[in-house]
Amino acid sequence: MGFEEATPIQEGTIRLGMEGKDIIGQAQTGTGKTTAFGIPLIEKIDTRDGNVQGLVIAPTRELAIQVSEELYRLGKDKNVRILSVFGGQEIGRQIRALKNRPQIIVGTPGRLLDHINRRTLKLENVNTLVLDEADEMLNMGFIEDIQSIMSNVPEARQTLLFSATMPDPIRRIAEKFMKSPEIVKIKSKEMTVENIEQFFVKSVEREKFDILSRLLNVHQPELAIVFGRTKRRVDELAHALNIRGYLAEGIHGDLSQAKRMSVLKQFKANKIDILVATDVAARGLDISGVSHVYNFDIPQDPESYVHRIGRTGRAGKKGVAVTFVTPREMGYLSIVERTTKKKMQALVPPTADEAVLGLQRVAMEQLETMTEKNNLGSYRELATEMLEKHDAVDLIAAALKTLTKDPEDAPVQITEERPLPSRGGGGYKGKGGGRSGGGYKGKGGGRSSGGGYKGRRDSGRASGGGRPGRTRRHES
Ligand SMILES: Nc1ncnc2c1ncn2[C@@H]1O[C@H](COP(=O)(O)OP(=O)(O)OP(=O)(O)O)[C@@H](O)[C@H]1O
Ligand SMILES: [Mg+2]
Repeated sequence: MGFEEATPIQEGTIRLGMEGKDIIGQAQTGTGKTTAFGIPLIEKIDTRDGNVQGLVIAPTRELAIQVSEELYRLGKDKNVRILSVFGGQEIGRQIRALKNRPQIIVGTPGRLLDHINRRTLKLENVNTLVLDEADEMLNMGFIEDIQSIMSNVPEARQTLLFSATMPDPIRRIAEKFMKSPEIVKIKSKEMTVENIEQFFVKSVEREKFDILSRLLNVHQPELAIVFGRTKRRVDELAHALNIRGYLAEGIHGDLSQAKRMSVLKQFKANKIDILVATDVAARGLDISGVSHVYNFDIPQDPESYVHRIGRTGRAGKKGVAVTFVTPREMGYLSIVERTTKKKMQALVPPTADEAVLGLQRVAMEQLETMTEKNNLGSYRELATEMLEKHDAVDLIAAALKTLTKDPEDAPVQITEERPLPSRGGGGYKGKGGGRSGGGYKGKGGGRSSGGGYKGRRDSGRASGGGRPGRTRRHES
């Protein structure tokens, strides 16, 4: 797979895993935990045996697919048969695939239970059980499902639990399901990865979106993920970003599975530059090229923060994370910082002029690339003609101005989100209120953001596609 050396979590757990020990493995995001449990799991499979021997449970469909793909790569030479099963996909197709005697199943809890109940999935020969994102799987939303699934797996199994976060109360629950587990926690000063520069922006609700647009113009991310608190939020943000000329798409649990998969595929193929997501994309997803993560809404739990920003800065790469905080939510910021043991730097939002500078730089690069390509044909004759009448600097400035798209005055609609319930101190309290938490569901008053910085309407021409590796903008 091109890996040159084991990462610390791989070094710390692979041998123990092959000895058959139960393990709780905790290491920062993007440090190769999948391979850390994948190798012992694959090594134990008896390829002459057609029964299901390994079971991996993951919290989201996209993660289940990704993990099964990585296991496939690990087990390819050994010819291990791996199948992923998850909701939203036609069950008949999965039932047929289950008849092909897969040896490892990777699935989401709901669909696994469905197959168990239909007796299309038999787990009595499973000897290795893995919970990826273990703390999430043992949290309130999933615990009952996990317990039911576990009751179908033999007691004499090996259990492997991995995550970047493992709050103590959850670890204590985990230990009940395990046999004297080895706890392998990769020591680091901070819970988050050092390569991620972490910022926060203090802003009132209605100014967040304009600040986000300006940050995108200044940062020019290769690929970015914008996290929003609710599904409605994600829809509105994706729509608003498109109005402002970005190539953005939303992903959340209300979309069809086909749509979720196609959005993710487009993002991976760089056909869209910005993925707007709820926490459904927070855990485990490994997408190369994600240079920036923006928390448009500060997450409710510190753990969610760790996983969200961990979508960048993976496998040693650099990343930037920016978290928006409204004045009333500042208490959450300190809770996050206390958990991660890392202070975020205050980021002064760029002014409209600074943001335009970013766009101007993009225009300049476009002009330079075009010049270097050197296939300007008849445009050169026109240029010569124009140079006879005008100053060269004026002409280039005019060309740059035409290319610079600044649709900041395009009105957008972002419903205000109620701030998280005020919370000044206290440490981790678990997901007391269940998964929806402070998520605001009512009507927000429908105020729109934007509209602030009027009077610079460029003709908005020249979509041009931008340069590869930069956030492109399309014509709105
Ligand atoms: N030994 C290695 N050397 C280099 N790259 C590696 C190594 N092991 C894994 N990787 C790569 O690092 C990336 C991150 O791995 P992985 O997704 O397993 O991280 P993770 O620790 O599970 O992160 P998360 O907590 O976000 O789930 C993947 O692209 C993987 O292929
Ligand atoms: Mg992972």
